[in-house]
Amino acid sequence: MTTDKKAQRIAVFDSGVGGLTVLRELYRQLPNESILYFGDTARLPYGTRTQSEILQFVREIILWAMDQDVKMIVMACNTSSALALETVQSEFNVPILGVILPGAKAAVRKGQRIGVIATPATVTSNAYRQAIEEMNSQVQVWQVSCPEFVPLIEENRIHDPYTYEVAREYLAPLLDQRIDTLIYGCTHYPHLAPVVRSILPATVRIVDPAVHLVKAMTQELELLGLRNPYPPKPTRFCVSGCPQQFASLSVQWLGFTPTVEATELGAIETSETTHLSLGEGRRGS
Ligand SMILES: N[C@H](CCC(=O)O)C(=O)O
Repeated sequence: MTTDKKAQRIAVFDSGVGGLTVLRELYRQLPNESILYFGDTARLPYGTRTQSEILQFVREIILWAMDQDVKMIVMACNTSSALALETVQSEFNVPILGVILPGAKAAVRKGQRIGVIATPATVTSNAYRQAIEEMNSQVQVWQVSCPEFVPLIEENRIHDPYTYEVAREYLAPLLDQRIDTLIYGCTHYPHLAPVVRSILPATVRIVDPAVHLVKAMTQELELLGLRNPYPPKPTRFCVSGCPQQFASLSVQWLGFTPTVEATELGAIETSETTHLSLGEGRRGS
């Protein structure tokens, strides 16, 4: 165990390579922090899962991450943030941050007619709509669910003509509404920036919530006195699926080939009481 809490890693997790868009921002804005990245690649996509499945996965990941000696947990995943953040924040004694609120805040500062592209689960949750409307009831919000995007990105088909076709279809209803701002409501989607940008008029502003999540993390670390003053340790990459596949897909965004560990999460039982007692058990450790 690390004795100085400030030097501990920050756990960042997603279903797959989406969280790398948050990691990229972390490297830019918080270069001193040491990161533990987890991709739940054996169980992606998350966006077509039920709330109870997401909650179970998120609890398993948090329990595992807490055993790895981390000082903060970041959901680099909109689906998890929309469906599980509030619940796990009340269950675990570790700072846990999600991506929705920082993204919604940034969009409200920029636009009046906001489009959100997201996974089916995030759209159904209405998390962005609610967050935006609570901040400013005058702002109009349109959400489009994009179930094909995550599989296309994870299959490395970003520049496939089919991906452009699908993107044009998903963005058409938002263009019809003359949106002035678009939120990437899934951390995978900034990987599609060249595609999305080529379809949207230049006047439409794009909000990448990752940028604002990392700003919120910086504030939280300051507040808790947990900024790392030491040189960072190399990022540890862990996945539940195939490490080689994750490594070869990620290199285009990371600029280096990561060493990736295969990780098995301890499955936890599904009854509510079991979850809570497991969470409580780790709290004091
Ligand atoms: N990147 C995640 C998960 C996408 C998925 O696995 O469907 C999100 O922001 O929602």
